[in-house]
Amino acid sequence: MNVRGTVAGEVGVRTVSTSYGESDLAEVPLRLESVDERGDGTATGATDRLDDSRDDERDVTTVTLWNKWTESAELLEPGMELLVTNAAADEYRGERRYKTTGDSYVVVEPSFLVNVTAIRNWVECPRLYYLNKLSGVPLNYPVVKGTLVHEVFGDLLRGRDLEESIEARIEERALQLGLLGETPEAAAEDVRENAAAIESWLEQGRLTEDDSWRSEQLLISETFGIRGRADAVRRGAPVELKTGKNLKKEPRFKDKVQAACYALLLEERGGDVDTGTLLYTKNSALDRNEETGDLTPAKDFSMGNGLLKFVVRLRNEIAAMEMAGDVPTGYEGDARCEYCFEQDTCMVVSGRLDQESKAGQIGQALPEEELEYFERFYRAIEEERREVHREYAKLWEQDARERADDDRALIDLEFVEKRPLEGGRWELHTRREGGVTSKLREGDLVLASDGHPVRGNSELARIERLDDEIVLTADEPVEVTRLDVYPSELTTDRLLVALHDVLLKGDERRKDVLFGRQDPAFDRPAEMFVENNDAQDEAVRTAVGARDLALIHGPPGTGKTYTIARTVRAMVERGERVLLSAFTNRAVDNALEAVLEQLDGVVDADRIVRVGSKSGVREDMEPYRLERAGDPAERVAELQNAQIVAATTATCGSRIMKEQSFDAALVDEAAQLTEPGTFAAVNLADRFVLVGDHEQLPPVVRAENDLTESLFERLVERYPDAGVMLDRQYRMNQRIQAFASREFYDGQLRPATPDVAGRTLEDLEGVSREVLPSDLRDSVAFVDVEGDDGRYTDDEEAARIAEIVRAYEDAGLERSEIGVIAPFRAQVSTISNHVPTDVAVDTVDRFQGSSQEVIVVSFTATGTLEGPIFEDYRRINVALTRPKRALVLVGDPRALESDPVYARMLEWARR
Ligand SMILES: Nc1ncnc2c1ncn2[C@@H]1O[C@H](COP(=O)(O)OP(=O)(O)OP(=O)(O)O)[C@@H](O)[C@H]1O
Repeated sequence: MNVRGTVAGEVGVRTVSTSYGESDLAEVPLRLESVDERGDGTATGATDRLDDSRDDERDVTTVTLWNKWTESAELLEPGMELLVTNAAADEYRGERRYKTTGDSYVVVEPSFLVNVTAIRNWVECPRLYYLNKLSGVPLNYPVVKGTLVHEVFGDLLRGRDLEESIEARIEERALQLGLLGETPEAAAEDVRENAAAIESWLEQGRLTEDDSWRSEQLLISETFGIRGRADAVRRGAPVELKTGKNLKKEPRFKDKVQAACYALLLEERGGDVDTGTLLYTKNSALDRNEETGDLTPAKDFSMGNGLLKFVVRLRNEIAAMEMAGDVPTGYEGDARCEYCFEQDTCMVVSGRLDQESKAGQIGQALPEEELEYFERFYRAIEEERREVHREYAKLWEQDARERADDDRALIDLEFVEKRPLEGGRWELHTRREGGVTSKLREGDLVLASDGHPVRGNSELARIERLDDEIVLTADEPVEVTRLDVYPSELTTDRLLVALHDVLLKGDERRKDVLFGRQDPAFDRPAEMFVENNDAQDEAVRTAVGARDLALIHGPPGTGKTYTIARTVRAMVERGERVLLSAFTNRAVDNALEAVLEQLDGVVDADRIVRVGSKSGVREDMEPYRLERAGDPAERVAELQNAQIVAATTATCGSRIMKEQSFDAALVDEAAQLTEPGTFAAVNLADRFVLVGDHEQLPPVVRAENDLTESLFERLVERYPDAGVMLDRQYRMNQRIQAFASREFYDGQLRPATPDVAGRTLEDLEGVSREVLPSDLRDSVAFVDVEGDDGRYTDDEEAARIAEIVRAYEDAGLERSEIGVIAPFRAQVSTISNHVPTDVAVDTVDRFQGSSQEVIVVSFTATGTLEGPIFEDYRRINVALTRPKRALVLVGDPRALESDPVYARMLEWARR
């Protein structure tokens, strides 16, 4: 049976004498959560929860872990989750207890999914694992070559011709190769050398037997808490490719560990894996006269239980360390520092961050405040990572219906067809019922499965088209009936690298300013940049003249984008190279569009480059998008010659962008970025300008910690003189803007011109206000709806909103000019069912940065306000500042009046 629960107290480890001699045991007090009687070593079915009582009311029993599992027991702290598979039960003084058996696995924090490569790094040296996490994988030729060889391997397995595959894969990586100064010919030769061993080995297999292969496969184990992508699976057993040489008979230990992880993952899917294969691509008979040793590329080994258990214990060490937020020292394993390629880096990092390490320290530690900052943010980022892991756990903890209701999955799809693509990949078509919503968007990577994302046949796929018919591309032809959000750790990984880079590689003066040791300096030019708007003009002068940084605070509609574009032009005219960045692709494209308008004729179009994926970049910006495929020299020239490079902050953390440097970085939507998220862009430039509004949406993070405050906000408070607030808005009429101005901007926000102030619906062609019902004629209206008792939905409000939308349509407005904002996704769906599809209905988050002629807000609260409806007031600020000419608030006044801000809002709306 499988026993699972929470550690409820201190764990004692001792040695006892048994009939087999001395044995170690650990007694773990465990608050039981579930006991799965059917437990067969895997968690293929949902386990029975013992009961629904609260954590602290459940029974505590003792689970005894025997022998080597005591090593995992020593990692346990009260509060940690523990799973014991194949446990045996016995009665002791009337109490039911559990213990490990010879077939048991003990898994610490099973919902924390440890990556297979992390386990491989860890067995080499725990410190190496940590260093890799901190500094990321750099752009270097061995890494790129290794990736190419793996891709070609996958292609060969899918039946592609070798030469065709090499040519295609090298062409796809032109930009990376170009940055590394490699020619396609030289790269092809290197890949060919490695691929020859693969091909001849595959040939042998084909001659002797009918192999069943599967190329690269994403595997997740909910029992062992491991995930990874196996290079290949052959007759149910893992095959790992290594682009290196190994002349010993046996595979290297760390390679075996890696294959053993995949064996565990495959066993969970019902396999019985007794061998693993390592394929060393540099072992080839051609070298026979130079080398002695075992030259066969493929080395099989038998997958003993001892190894599998050892691997789980390693995995437990990582999970426990991550949960505790500890930093490994290298003493955990038997690392031999003197042979390690990373010894110098390791010593520098330990020295600078004042960490204990087996390799020792060199250099002086960072100042106290920087060390404190590093620790605080390291912890915060790791907390965020754990939240991502919790998202993974939901893949199996929630059932299909719950995930669909949570917008995390599209289920019950109808598989239509699979079409083979060039290179052995697949295009998969599946259908959903009209109107079903989810968080999934075109361009997203998703888990596409034939029923279950972890237990079924499932693949990572990309959404190419998302209509009622959904089109995906994937490596394998899965008969897709379900799509799940893929919780990516990429963002978290990049935050950590950005944190590392700013502190350990950052410019000293920059750090002096960031840590308050020196004030930012300015050489503001006397020149006038914007004639009709003083604040914008000052903002441009401040940005252009900033020696370190400048902050532009732009409330809604105040011309942030315009100011950014004007600043970029001024910088470019001074001969500077500029990075244009923002949190979302949409904002990057908006800013780029404005820059293009400003720069008409100032810079050649081919010196402006947009870096991003095809699905992320807006269609009209496609001509500027940097193609990654093609000829390395050409591709790299396009990037290097560009005077303006536009990319999201996430892309700024990519290996390609990290190789670039700029005179200045302009970051839009900066108030929505975490501090390390901002550094990803800012690290690439000598000076930076942050543009945003901390009275609108805060950073999007899962955990509640230091990541929720943006660098923009912190710096605005720290250096008010480095900031300029744009105070004239070009969007809302006087009546609409009044409340937001007073409540959120100290009454400083004003309409930019009399035209803006006096905007009405009647200015729009064919619109007549007279046709509207009297309660909607004012440009701000409140519609009183008692509503129903739903917590997250309100049918009555939805029905009333449908009537309101119809009234505006009757008055002559286009549907596309009307937007509806609701606080919860559930209410968004409810309203969507009532109004025509071309009316935009969404949550505030999706509306930030856009505007509409008419906005209707649904408050979805009846009687009392249990919590602030829009979570925090910044959200309501965004909602109220989207419309240009008409705003309708729909809700129950008694609920709204119970909160002072909403009460004032009500008073204003009813006036
Ligand atoms: N100095 C100016 N003179 C004339 N029009 C301007 C000026 N600045 C901005 N505008 C106009 O005001 C409108 C809003 O400007 P912009 O899109 O730059 O605002 P924003 O602050 O980026 O908006 P958001 O709050 O949605 O991010 C645009 O139509 C723009 O052309």
